[in-house]
Amino acid sequence: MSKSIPVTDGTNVIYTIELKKDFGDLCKELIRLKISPDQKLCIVTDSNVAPLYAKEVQDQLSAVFSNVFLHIFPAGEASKNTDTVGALYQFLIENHFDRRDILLALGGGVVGDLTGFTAATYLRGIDFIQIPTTLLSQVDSSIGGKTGIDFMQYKNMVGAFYQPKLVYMNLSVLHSLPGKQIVSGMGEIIKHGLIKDASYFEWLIAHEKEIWALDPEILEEMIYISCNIKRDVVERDPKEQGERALLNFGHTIGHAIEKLSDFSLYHGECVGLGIVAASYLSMQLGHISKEDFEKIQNALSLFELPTQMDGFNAEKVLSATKSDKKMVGNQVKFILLKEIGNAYIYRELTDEQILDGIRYVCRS
Ligand SMILES: NC(=O)c1ccc[n+]([C@@H]2O[C@H](COP(=O)([O-])OP(=O)(O)OC[C@H]3O[C@@H](n4cnc5c(N)ncnc54)[C@H](O)[C@@H]3O)[C@@H](O)[C@H]2O)c1
Ligand SMILES: O=C(O)C(=O)C[C@@H](O)[C@H](O)[C@H](O)COP(=O)(O)O
Ligand SMILES: [Zn+2]
Repeated sequence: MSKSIPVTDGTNVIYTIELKKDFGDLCKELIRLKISPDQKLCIVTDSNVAPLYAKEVQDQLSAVFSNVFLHIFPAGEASKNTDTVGALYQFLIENHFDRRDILLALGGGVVGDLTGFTAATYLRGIDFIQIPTTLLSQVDSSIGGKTGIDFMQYKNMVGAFYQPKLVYMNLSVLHSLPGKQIVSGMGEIIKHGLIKDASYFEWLIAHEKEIWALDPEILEEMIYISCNIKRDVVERDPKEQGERALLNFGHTIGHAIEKLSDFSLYHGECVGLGIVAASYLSMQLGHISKEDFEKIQNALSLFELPTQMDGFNAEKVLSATKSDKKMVGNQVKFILLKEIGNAYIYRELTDEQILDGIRYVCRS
């Protein structure tokens, strides 16, 4: 099993997404990128991933590259902040990393977003490579060059568009993921079907059992399709001037819930709740039928994503939604569905309408 997806800037390939069954081709890929044995490499990872995979990756790399460093920070969204970036800058400075040297993000979306942001800003930009190890990061966060950190608990408030030189994914690492993280990844995957590809959405429902069983062929096909959906969008609109905003379906309210949960709910779970609210509003506006709305909720439930949540005050969720960075003037930029597989940007929702959507999912 091996698949390669090129990502272009419209003309030239800027990096490839490699789907592999192990870490065995990593050095070969770095050599293909003309990274030389004397360039320093720093594997950046978190405290959960390090004991599982850091040694294997470090050993592979050390066979070819003479200076391979390892930097580990505490796992979790709470680490996606300026302190962790500062500690990484310090590590790079103390180990004399210069402009030719390279960071490798080995982990989930937190590691990828944070390492990418550090790479974008250290010495005004050094190269970095994504080695995503969660389902969510393989299908979504490692692709497209959105890097960043949270600030004052606001999601991804500080960041940069900065593209990796390579995305190398070893699909076998998904077997060590806790079930909840598979669930979280499914939030973004269902999003892909809902915004771009109705037949993919149906395929996900039809393959529920194989997905839960982590059937290697079905997993590979699913990751391949999702990567292609995301690749197509980010190629056409790398800096979110238009179409890329569709990838934010479920995030407008989802990010607000994530923040208000103090990050106790996972990103994909919050996206799932946001998808229900946005789909509810799409139904209220007469775009999707009640049957489709129920089908969306059932699909989320099939993959154990919550569709309603107790303990959230709807007004507070609205206020957090309006302080997210997706405001244009006083209007929230909302992503809604015209139909399953076809999303659009809508800026005309009133606070009352948004509250209606929030109240459907959030029960205080
Ligand atoms: N840049 C983007 O385009 C983009 C897209 C989607 C999400 N995100 C961001 O990504 C983050 C969520 O990513 P995530 O869900 O990967 O979270 P995460 O990085 O926190 O990983 C989830 C958990 O799984 C653990 N883990 C990682 N790989 C493992 C493995 N193979 N085996 C066992 N445990 C493993 C991690 O240590 C962590 O505890 C959020 O911060 C979100 O905002 C960014
Ligand atoms: O790549 C994108 O664009 C996305 O919106 C993908 C989202 O899944 C992701 O969570 C992203 O980080 C959200 O971006 P933000 O700009 O709303 O913070
Ligand atoms: Zn997301």
